[in-house]
Amino acid sequence: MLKQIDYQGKLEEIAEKFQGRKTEVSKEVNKTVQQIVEDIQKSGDTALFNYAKKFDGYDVNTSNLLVTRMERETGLEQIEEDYFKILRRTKSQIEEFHKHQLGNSWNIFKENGVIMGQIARPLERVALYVPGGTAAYPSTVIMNAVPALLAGVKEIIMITPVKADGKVNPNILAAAEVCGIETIYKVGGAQGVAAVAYGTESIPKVDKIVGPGNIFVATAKKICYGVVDIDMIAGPSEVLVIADKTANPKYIAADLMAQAEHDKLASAILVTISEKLVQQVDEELNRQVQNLERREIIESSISNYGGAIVVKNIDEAFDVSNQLAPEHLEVLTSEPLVQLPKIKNAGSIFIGEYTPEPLGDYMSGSNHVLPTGGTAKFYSGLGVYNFIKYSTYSYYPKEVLADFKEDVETFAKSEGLTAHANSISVRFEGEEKER
Ligand SMILES: NC(=O)c1ccc[n+]([C@@H]2O[C@H](COP(=O)([O-])OP(=O)(O)OC[C@H]3O[C@@H](n4cnc5c(N)ncnc54)[C@H](O)[C@@H]3O)[C@@H](O)[C@H]2O)c1
Ligand SMILES: N[C@H](CO)Cc1c[nH]c[nH+]1
Ligand SMILES: [Zn+2]
Repeated sequence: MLKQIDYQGKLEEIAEKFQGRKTEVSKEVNKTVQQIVEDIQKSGDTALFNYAKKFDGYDVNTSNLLVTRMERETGLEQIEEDYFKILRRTKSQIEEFHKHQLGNSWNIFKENGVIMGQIARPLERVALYVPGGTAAYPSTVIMNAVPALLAGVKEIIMITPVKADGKVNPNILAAAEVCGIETIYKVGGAQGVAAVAYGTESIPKVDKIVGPGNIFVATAKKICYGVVDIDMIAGPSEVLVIADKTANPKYIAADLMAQAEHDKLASAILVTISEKLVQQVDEELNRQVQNLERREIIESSISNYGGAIVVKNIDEAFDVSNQLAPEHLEVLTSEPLVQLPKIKNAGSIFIGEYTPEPLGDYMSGSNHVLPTGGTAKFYSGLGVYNFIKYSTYSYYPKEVLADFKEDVETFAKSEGLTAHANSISVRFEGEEKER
């Protein structure tokens, strides 16, 4: 299952080796999604309902788009108290971690009387995307909602796709209940993203869309960016494991498959200094996969978008990983903590053999909505900061402005902007003579 990739030490080509086929898929998807977004923009609900029927088999209309209180209560009746306990424990773990991301307002009082600062304000209305295609993700409800709630977002709406029966998975309803999210629209995919980006007759336009999804969702977010803000491109899941000879092949295989089971477009990559380990991991993959339910998806994603790279030394392993900028990076070496500073690009890092990535998917405390496709080079994972915008402010007394008068006027004139210069000089009109 695990093919070996020889990249011949050419770091720049490494992403192409893994992402080449994905890029082809993306081009096709781009066309489809562009059309969906245009249709929603032009025809609103009519297009939205047509696409929900076409892709999800759901006969949606204005009266059953929003989850009702009755639907919520019926769904919640199916949930055991033990499951609620796990959801509440998860929420508190996520809160504890994300609280550290609060507090970005500040001000300075200078001795000359100038006061300046930055005011952090929550966004007004955001949409949380919760995937619901091949699996239901109650964990994603919590990962999306907690930072938005901590930031103080006033209006939080959730969108998630439903199948022909029109029912939102009860576990998703339970996670929403634990987070106090009551507005849930039964739409998803590219059409759901476009609906909240542009607004339709039944769905309000939002300021920002956050949350992960498959390639259609991720592409729609990319296309709608600018009309709304987005958190990042959080597409099909990825894991990269850096392992030395001390790593346990059983754990590596298990962790590669954990991400591979998300999507046929998911990728799972091993980078190691040991050829023998690659073989052992492959044997483990073939053994463990027998007992897993999503075997077909796992085998497909690992064969097509996964693989193993054997490097000369551990530093080279980190170079490869930094080049690929994986969503999740596991470091399974004899000194994983010491090696932390070598990591430049990764959405979330899992250190040592008892911090398996799935712990972070659910309960470690860090967020699982993370950048994919190499975008961890410039995007961060979801956090409170995604729901906050900043306004700067300044107060200058007259005598300090007078001190800057000539410099600002000269600067403005150097840009040919005499009205800018005038805005300063007019405040001192008539005073030149007096001085
Ligand atoms: N990066 C992250 O942070 C992160 C976190 C969790 C999950 N994920 C990813 O989220 C994804 C979840 O995917 P999913 O499919 O289960 O749910 P999803 O909700 O993302 O997508 C399902 C929707 O895709 C649309 N769709 C499916 N096939 C289509 C087609 N041929 N043409 C147009 N639209 C189509 C449908 O509208 C459907 O409702 C996985 O890829 C998983 O790896 C990523
Ligand atoms: N691994 C996913 C992020 O790529 C998150 C997730 C949710 N549930 C299980 N896993
Ligand atoms: Zn996962």
